[in-house]
Amino acid sequence: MVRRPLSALLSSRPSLTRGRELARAAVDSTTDVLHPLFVIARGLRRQAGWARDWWGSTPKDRRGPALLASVGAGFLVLVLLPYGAYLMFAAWMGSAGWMGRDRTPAPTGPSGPENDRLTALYEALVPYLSVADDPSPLYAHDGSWENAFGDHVFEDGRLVRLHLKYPAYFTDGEPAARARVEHVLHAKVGRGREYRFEWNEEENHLTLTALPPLPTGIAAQRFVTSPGETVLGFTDPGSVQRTVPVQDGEEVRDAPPVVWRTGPRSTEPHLLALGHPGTGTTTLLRSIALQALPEGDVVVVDGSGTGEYAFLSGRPGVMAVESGLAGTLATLEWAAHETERRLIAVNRARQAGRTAPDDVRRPLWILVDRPTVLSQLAHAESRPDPQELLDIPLRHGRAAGVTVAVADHLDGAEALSHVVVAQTRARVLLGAVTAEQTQAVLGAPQCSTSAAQVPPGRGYVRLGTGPVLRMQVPATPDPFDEDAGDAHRQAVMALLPPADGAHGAEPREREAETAEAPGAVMVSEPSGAVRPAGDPALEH
Ligand SMILES: Nc1ncnc2c1ncn2[C@@H]1O[C@H](COP(=O)(O)OP(=O)(O)OP(=O)(O)O)[C@@H](O)[C@H]1O
Repeated sequence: MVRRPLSALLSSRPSLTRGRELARAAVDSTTDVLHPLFVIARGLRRQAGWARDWWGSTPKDRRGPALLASVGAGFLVLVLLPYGAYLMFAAWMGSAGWMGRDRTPAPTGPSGPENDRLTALYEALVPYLSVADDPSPLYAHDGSWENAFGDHVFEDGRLVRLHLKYPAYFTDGEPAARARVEHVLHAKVGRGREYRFEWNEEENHLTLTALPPLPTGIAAQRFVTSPGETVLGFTDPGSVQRTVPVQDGEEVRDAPPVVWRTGPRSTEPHLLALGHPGTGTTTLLRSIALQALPEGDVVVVDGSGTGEYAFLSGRPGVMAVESGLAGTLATLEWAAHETERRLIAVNRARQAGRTAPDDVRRPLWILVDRPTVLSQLAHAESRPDPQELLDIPLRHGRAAGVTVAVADHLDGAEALSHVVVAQTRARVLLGAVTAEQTQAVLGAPQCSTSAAQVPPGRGYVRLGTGPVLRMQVPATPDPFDEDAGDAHRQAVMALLPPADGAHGAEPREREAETAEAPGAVMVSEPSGAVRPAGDPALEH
């Protein structure tokens, strides 16, 4: 017979353990069932105690009449009311239940560790929110946080909301002073999350709120928008007026979109997206291209030359996907001529009292990724700067239905040309960024502190002079990128117009499809004639 080791015998006593668990469960459920009885018993005990106290504290000459009055009232109820005995019993038990209820006050105020955190936060703010000659400082090293902090909410031991007062002499109108306080709070409260700071300058109050992360599950899809509207991403509920139904993983839900309006009436007809490498600016341009294609023509310039737009080549509506300098110059020169041609056509139509011809009304999108790389190349080869060729589309594109979206790296932003910076009033900034970077790119302070780590596609957006909003760009990977999720790649492929030309009703599209190689550019002269780019007539 095989002997089992002692440790095995000791550890394998399931029946005993299970028996204990069963006994504990039985006791728990019995306690739950009998809980009302316990409460009534406790109430009866309290009633007896109360009666004893009353008997002891009432003068002897008043005990008899009071007793007589109570017994008389009880007798009347018994005799006069139907079911008087039952009613009296129910009232007695009810009063016993009421008296026996648990009166332990709910714990109020922060627990020990929470108190420590609030004290640490208060101490950290002292140097920023006090001055040496304040006779009664709100913030002092021997002071108490209870004077300065109001409402505070902890969740799982972490502060998620704090309302604090600050002295009137604190320079809350200075962004730098605010940023210092926000930085201290962010560091002390926890860097892993984003916080919104709401300054009430009139009443010298500051409210800090931890923001939940924006959902990252929304992939490229057909969004419910009107013509001329492009969904750049999704923001916090309540930050925008509207919601659109979206497929988020398995479920369909309403999400608050950041909608960018382009076209003749747009106040911010062109866009600039900046971010650190890998933060998702290329993905944003891909998402814009996919939304633009059903209604418009798209020209893509890929300065990084990584082929991340190759999947668009040869698709109806995609007029060019360029990554070389020569092709880019030809394409952008054509785009400048095309903008002029459209302007002339719109102008003539207006003068003649007609609507502009269809080919002029069809939106043209010029998407330029990393133009600074191509500018550098052009400079080295003493050729025209491609960014300068964006001058006409950027300045006059709005009236001509031409929209320009430029994406680049944040650290190369100083190489962007003046016209690109001046004419792009829709701005996107992606990645974990500092308050100074947000101010520089968006022209306004960010609405929340950035978490140390953010997923790709996360950032801020500002349309014209509107508010700065947090934003998550829909996942729109390069469908040829095998590292991207299969579902997201499929979603992108599903949005592409079929390459067989079923959709090619437009003459220009038909000609584009007959181009020899994918990405070959069809250029249209101001007269409206269309011919391939690379035609020496257009080259410098
Ligand atoms: N919104 C998003 N949702 C999910 N994944 C994203 C999102 N944006 C970007 N990504 C992923 O992050 C990676 C980098 O994205 P992308 O190429 O768009 O960044 P980038 O800013 O253009 O970087 P670089 O300029 O260095 O190429 C890719 O794998 C991409 O699939």
